[in-house]
Amino acid sequence: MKERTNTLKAALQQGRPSIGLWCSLASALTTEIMAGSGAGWLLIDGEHSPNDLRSVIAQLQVIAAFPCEGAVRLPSDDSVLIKQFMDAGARSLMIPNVKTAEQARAIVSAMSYAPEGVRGFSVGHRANQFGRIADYHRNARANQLLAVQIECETGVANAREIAAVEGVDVLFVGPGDMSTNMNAMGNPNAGHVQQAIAAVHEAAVAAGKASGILAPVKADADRYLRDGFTMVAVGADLGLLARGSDNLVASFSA
Ligand SMILES: O=C(O)C(=O)C[C@H](O)[C@@H](O)CO
Repeated sequence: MKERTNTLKAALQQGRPSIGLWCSLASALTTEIMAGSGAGWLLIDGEHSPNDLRSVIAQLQVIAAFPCEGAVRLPSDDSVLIKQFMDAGARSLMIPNVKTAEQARAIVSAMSYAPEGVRGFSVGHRANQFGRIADYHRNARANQLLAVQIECETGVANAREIAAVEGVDVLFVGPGDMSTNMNAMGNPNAGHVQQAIAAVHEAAVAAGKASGILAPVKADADRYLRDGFTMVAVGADLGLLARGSDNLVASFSA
């Protein structure tokens, strides 16, 4: 058996944009609904959502039925979590709040087997189809994707060094944390925040890497895509369901 090609990584390496959706409901059912949307990738959020290993596995399983890459955001850069979630089949990782190149190198090391890194070895797990993918351990890095989140001014200042780290594929802006950390909570379109976001994109491009962002407002997403961001999440299950139900009920109110 061969590992399925990471089509998200292939698209980003070729400079092609890929539209994604955020999955925050920790539900295999709602994630399965989102996977059928035609999105190129889904982000299973383990930072701000009640996801755990089992709920992430269930969501990766349903996504596998679609031409869509399941990316997983871990709650931190903890190497033990990276090992556990990668063994569970999470091969496209998003790590929040990355501030330095040293931190990025440690994350890449945690994703890599020796001699390149320190990922713990297990002969069989969901990631290698329980031992059925021949040479998984030797070839695993080829299909892995690492999106590091730049979410504060320190990360912006170090963005070029972070982007240059081998193994980092995407600089992904967290607009909510970025604006909050820049004293513009709830306003990622503030001028100084937009300058910081542009600097992150420029740092990624300078290193030949991709840039990404979550932009649930269409006008913002269109602008970022025009500006050259290629890993762009354009909505979230939580927002679609909450706002959609609110607006539907309100439409019948007297
Ligand atoms: O900082 C951000 O914005 C993100 O990283 C995305 C949010 O965490 C996501 O949960 C949507 O609110």
